[in-house]
Amino acid sequence: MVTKFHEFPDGAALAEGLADTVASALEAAITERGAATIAVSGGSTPKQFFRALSGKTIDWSKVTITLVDERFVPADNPRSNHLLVSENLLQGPAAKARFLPLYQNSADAEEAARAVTQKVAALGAPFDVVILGMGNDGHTASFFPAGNHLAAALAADTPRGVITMEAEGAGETRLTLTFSSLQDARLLVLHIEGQAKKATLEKALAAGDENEMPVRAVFRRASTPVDVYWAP
Ligand SMILES: O=C1O[C@H](COP(=O)(O)O)[C@@H](O)[C@H](O)[C@H]1O
Repeated sequence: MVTKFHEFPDGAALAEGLADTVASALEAAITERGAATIAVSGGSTPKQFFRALSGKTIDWSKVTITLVDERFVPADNPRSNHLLVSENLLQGPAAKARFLPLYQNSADAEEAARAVTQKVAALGAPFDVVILGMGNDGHTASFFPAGNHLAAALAADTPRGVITMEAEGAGETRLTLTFSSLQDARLLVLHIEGQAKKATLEKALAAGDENEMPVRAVFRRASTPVDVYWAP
């Protein structure tokens, strides 16, 4: 279910508006529980938002940032979401935050998923903030249509944690938080930009199979309603 569709005139206004909302949510978590957690997405969309958020003056030393999903590549790979976050979010005031990477220097992705699942569990649950993206194929996180572990990733009874995903169009093997890890975030945002993504959103909100557009699982079954942030 979409709680609210937040529309902005352009990407810069969206980045500032979303950064204000997220900074307030993190600040509230610090006040209420002494610490805050946020899981962010990669891809081409979040760069401006990361830069806006990095400048917000909250107590970043009490914030842990992790990723919704990651490619099984080390942090110096240009396709790494960790690299994107390092260059754009872990800057300025936000450089004081703790970052938990999903990629682990393990023998293979399965071993990395097991290792990082334990580290994510240590953060506690639910996340204070989750920022999802969406591809034009209807994937969110690394829940890709026809992904080899899609059923497990989306199942409500799959435990919180990180699993691997391989799919045509995904490139490298992915590490992704499961649906159960994301769906109850205190603030659950879908951040999308452009007319094509708006059309994809409309299709995803219509009737149809969850496996064809896995983002539908979030709209239909997340216990926290989704706030959609969009700019043309
Ligand atoms: O593969 C991915 O794509 C989505 C959307 O990326 P974008 O480039 O269209 O913004 C992203 O949310 C996800 O984290 C990423 O791994």
